[in-house]
Amino acid sequence: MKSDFFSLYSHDFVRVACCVPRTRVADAPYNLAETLKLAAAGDKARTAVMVFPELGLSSYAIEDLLLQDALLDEVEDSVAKVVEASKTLFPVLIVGAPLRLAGRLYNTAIVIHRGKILGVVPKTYLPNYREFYEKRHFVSGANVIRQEVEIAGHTVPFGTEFLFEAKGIDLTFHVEICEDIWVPVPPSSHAALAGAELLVNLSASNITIGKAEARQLLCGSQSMRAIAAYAYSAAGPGESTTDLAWDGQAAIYEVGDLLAESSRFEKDSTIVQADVDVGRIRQERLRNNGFADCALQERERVACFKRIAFSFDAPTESVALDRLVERFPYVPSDPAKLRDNCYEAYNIQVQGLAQRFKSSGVQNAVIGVSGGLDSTHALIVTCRAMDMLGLDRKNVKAFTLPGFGTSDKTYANAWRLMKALGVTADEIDIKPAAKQMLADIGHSFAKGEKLYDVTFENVQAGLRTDYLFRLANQHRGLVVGTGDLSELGLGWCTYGVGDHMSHYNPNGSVSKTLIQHLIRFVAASGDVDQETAVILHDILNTEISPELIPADAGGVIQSTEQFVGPYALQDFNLYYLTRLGYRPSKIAFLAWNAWHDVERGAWPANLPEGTKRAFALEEIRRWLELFLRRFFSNQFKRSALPNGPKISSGGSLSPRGDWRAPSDGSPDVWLAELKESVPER
Ligand SMILES: Nc1ncnc2c1ncn2[C@@H]1O[C@H](COP(=O)(O)OP(=O)(O)OC[C@H]2O[C@@H]([n+]3cccc(C(=O)O)c3)[C@H](O)[C@@H]2O)[C@@H](O)[C@H]1O
Ligand SMILES: Nc1ncnc2c1ncn2[C@@H]1O[C@H](COP(=O)(O)OP(=O)(O)OP(=O)(O)O)[C@@H](O)[C@H]1O
Ligand SMILES: NC(=O)CC[C@H](N)C(=O)O
Repeated sequence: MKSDFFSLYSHDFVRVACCVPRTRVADAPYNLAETLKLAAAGDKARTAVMVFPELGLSSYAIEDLLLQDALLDEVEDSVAKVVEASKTLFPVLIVGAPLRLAGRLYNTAIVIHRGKILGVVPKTYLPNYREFYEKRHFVSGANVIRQEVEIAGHTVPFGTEFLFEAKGIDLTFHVEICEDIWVPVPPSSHAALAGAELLVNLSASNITIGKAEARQLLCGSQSMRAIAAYAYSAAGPGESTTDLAWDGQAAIYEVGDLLAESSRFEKDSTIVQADVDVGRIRQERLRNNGFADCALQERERVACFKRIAFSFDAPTESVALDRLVERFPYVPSDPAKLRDNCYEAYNIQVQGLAQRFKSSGVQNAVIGVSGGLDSTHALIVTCRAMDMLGLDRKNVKAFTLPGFGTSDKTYANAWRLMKALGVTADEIDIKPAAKQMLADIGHSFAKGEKLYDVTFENVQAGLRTDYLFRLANQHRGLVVGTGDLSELGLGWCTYGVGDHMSHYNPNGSVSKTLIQHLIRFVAASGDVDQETAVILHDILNTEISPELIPADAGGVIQSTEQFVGPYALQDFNLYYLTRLGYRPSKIAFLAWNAWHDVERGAWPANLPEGTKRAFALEEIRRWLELFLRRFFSNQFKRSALPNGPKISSGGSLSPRGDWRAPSDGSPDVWLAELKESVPER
């Protein structure tokens, strides 16, 4: 095993903290003590980077006291003490202080690690409007006249264009100060283009009504636009309230997602911490060519950045991930978000299919209805598309096509559903044709043997498709596909002359884990009547099965999940492999965090109780291995997909869309990484 599998630092995560110490107005020793108290807590938590507020060592709102030698001497002394204390501390400490440098007063951030000052960064944009008058006291960082300065006995780099590069945990960060994020082009924008992954902001921002939201907007959008993490820490309790008030907002964002936020208006010192996925930032930047093109446009500014490299040893002990990983990447646990996603997905599907009917001039649909989840949902979407186009639902020619494995329950549900939806319903028994084909090709089943092999299965899936396409010719219709994203990921479909093919597939970008929620959403939406809703709920309670093999003597049916693995895990694997390109060990690490404890984290609404279960690492590893094998060997099926709309981020396997790959690739590199880096239990 290369590194500790269970530690976040082995998987491109970095723990970041934003601190809001309680301060006292111009009381440097007190502020130092609070700073060191928080630094000790961060050390214990094995935090890599700790961000403190702007001018935290002196406090911010002290007006002309900023120009007092007694205070400035004491602040310098405090900086020296932080540097001394840092010798035995794990984190990089970034503290704010007013410093007299090169004969001027700067509003600075001092980056300290293991007894050294790595650099001093002055604030560039000094607000001098409304309640702010920083130009009365400070000089802008744009006005740096020396690249190196003396501070607390150290000669250190001084400037605004630094990238701090932690070797050992592999993290590059940039530092800016408060107002720097409030301008149209923040210094951190160029820093990100130059390679900074974490952007930190030391702030002192007085609170007024609505301002917390403004800061969220600024930090969140900067993290999104710069494809970075943004760590923001603003001054809080103890700042002078002579004319202003201070709420101590601190927040950490990652590519637009809020990871952690302080509860504001606390009376004591607080820390918010988050484990930032730096690997995600790197992956997103690899994909987004606009990011690199923008760096080219801005090359003059980007080229100004200097790298300050320092060694940073990852902790030797295991540091557990302190971040909730959603169990279902395609199904948010937040009910409101899930509802929104279902609304979007359903409407994208309907809109996609309706447009295809319109543009092709075809007014009829042909669909095979099995009574399972996928064809049920595809049928509903088709009906809705007809409604939208003002066409009669009778234009939907729905066929149930029972074969050797069709159960009474799904057969009955297929009929109930077709009737309830008011489509043209019909039935063709495929068994005689299947028997004929099996006899023609000399299959043992035709001789009375119970040989239920792939040929036996695919003869049925193939004949169904054959019937549907010929019916489409006959009825001048389009064959509506039903296969979902998860099946395409696993290659769990019959190629070509099989359920793999259709004229248009509205389900191709919907994962199996989402489709059940979509059906629930439709059942509750008012788009269907009460009778249909009852049928839909019955279909939701059916085990997922291709029903290509007859039930055994004990009535046990062919279970898809026993064969290809739980869709819960396989959708997880699919998302992280295709959307973010993570190595198998990281996928397993995330899956273990999401799934090993049934009590941890929220579950999506409406999951049947019995389905809430945990997975041990051993199972996660086993199913991931199978996933990788199937995913690679079945690319040829994805290289030849019918059309259908992309629905979610990370939700397209179309060769014309979000996943383009060779059909003859080998999974060996991935399997070797899995074997080498994921413990067996
Ligand atoms: N790289 C490559 N490039 C081009 N062709 C390649 C290939 N690798 C294999 N092949 C060919 O493809 C064949 C395998 O593909 P294919 O004929 O599809 O057959 P196959 O993938 O072996 O079987 C389909 C599986 O999907 C399951 N299924 C079918 C239908 C519906 C559902 C459901 O639950 O929804 C599930 C079914 O139970 C069966 O296990 C190989 O025999 C080989 O001839
Ligand atoms: N008995 C059947 N009658 C009509 N069509 C069928 C039948 N069995 C399968 N099909 C067609 O083949 C497709 C794939 O079959 P499969 O049984 O795997 O999917 P499903 O039943 O729709 O959903 P699930 O995969 O959740 O069971 C179906 O979506 C359907 O279009
Ligand atoms: N300290 C600062 O730079 C504060 C200015 C900033 N616009 C704010 O209100 O938060």
